[in-house]
Amino acid sequence: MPSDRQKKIRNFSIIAHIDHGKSTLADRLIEYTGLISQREMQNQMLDNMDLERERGITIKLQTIRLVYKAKDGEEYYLNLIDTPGHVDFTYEVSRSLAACEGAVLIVDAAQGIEAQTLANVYLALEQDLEIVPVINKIDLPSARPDEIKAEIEDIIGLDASEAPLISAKEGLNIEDVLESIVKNVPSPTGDEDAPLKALIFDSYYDSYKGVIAYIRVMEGQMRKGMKIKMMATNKEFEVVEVGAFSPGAIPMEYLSAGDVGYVAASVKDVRHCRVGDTITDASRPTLEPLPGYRKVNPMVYCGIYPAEGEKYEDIRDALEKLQVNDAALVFEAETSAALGFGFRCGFLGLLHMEIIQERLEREFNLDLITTAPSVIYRVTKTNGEVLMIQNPANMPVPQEIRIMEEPIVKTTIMVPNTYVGAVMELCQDRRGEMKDMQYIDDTRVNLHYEMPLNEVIYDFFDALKSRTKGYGSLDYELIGYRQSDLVKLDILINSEQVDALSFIVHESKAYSRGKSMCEKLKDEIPRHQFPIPLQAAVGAKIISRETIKALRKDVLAKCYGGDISRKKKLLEKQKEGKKRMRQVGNVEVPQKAFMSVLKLDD
Ligand SMILES: Nc1nc2c(ncn2[C@@H]2O[C@H](COP(=O)(O)OP(=O)(O)OP(=O)(O)O)[C@@H](O)[C@H]2O)c(=O)[nH]1
Repeated sequence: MPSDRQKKIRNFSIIAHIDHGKSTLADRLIEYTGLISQREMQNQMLDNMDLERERGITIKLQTIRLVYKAKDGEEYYLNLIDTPGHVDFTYEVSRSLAACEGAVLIVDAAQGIEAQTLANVYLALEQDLEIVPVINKIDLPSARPDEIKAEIEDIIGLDASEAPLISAKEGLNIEDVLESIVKNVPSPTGDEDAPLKALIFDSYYDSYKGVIAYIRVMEGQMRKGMKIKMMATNKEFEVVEVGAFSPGAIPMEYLSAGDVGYVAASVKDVRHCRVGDTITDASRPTLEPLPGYRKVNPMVYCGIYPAEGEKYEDIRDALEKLQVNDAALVFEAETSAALGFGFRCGFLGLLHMEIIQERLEREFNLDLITTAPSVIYRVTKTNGEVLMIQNPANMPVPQEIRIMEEPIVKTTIMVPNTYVGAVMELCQDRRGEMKDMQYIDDTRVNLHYEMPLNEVIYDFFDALKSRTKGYGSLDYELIGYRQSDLVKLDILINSEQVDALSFIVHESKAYSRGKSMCEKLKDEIPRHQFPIPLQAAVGAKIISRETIKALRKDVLAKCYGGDISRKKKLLEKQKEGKKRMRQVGNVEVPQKAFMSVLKLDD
């Protein structure tokens, strides 16, 4: 039973398909409960990373405490824990849900239920959360609230008869959402006098205070000054500060069972404060830690190298910091003949990879070169040895390979039926095998395909969106490995093989991929004083070739007779340019050539 104090608390997340209005609703809730005025409010408080704002998606979770005076006259503390909405981040959604008792499910009144709506609902049900449906965007002329209500009832099996009909954008009926949370989300329970048991569900690194952990206290109390122990690492720390975000950090004396907030304990080494770990009282420890999260395994790997060699340690430092609150990010040192010292990093998917790259570049000011993304292949050698290959450079020579297998995912694709043909064509092109097709209603279809992961990770999601005018939605999960005709494609520049550009592809695509990489390199590498052959090869066989013609590049030619300072400037510029080059044999390859040939979409 909840205590009187706990009766006033509601811990909830908002779940939705991407773009259905989660951040907009969060903003309206913040505004309505009067935390900040509209003018003060930077658009979309909760998505506070620059990158998120630019891409318009939520990546890292944030939490915020709202104080709401309900119609019953009581004041409630509503702890809103944000969740990301993209298919790559299912894992983080389940993390934040573990800190809640309920979830507000937003469904777009025009779009209806989509693949990620369902995926998120399943995650919430797995955690036994109470789901509170809300229908958003009723201001749109194409809104069909009654049909969407029926859809929620038919497809998810939730009673939606009393679901608030809102427009988050226009601030319509926001109070109904708050009332529905107070009424339907259960209060937290948990013995406030028991030994401390708190779940770390997120964290970040603050250069003054060290690691700041976002916690949900399950039992007992977390007090300023007390000695705490991290149960996974057995490390002990003294609590310097506890509090809640509202929206800025508000220090408090203690957090008690049922509360959501933060703790700072001068943890300088990020590895001592892992997301998913349980914090307990060092002098009166609890016996059992809380169940951690479902372990996630990275599915996509790539090499990350400093553009300037000496920045290697900086990258390690930055990756370690990002890893504190991103358990899905893994990395280890590796070396490349073309790129020098760097790291092989593992990610959940391509978006996750891009986001980490951008964060390294922007937040840590690093200049990077990344190699082609790869999934993990399973190779059985003729001598019986089994290898898991995540770096194409480590692939054995063809004569030593008995079986090559690749990861296969089960995809769920939801589309309006007018686009079924286009989507089927796309899936076939990506070596998909159709398993099942269900009509959800008269207008929408659910397609199930089994597809090689390496066909899904690159640009499948973008291709799906463009073929369905944005209406198609996607979810996928790994189902296992399957034998496949895969080959390693090598790129040779002036007869030198460039390890950073090697690729594993399906045999049927080797030719077209090799050809397009050679063509792109031809555009990117400047002419030298000698001709440069560019070749794509599978084993010893050359499958495509381009040549960059020889040219003498004389930058001073343009300024005959001219002023000396201008000449100097040009020479300086050329020197600058040289720094951004990589030496492959006697050819200088611009850094950006590595990036652009790896972009497959165009
Ligand atoms: N017409 C209309 N548009 C809305 C409404 N709510 C949100 N939008 C718009 O829908 C788009 C997506 O809204 P967001 O709040 O960013 O969506 P989200 O679900 O948070 O997306 P992620 O953070 O990427 O998961 C934005 O362009 C909003 O302006 C609404 O009630 N009516």
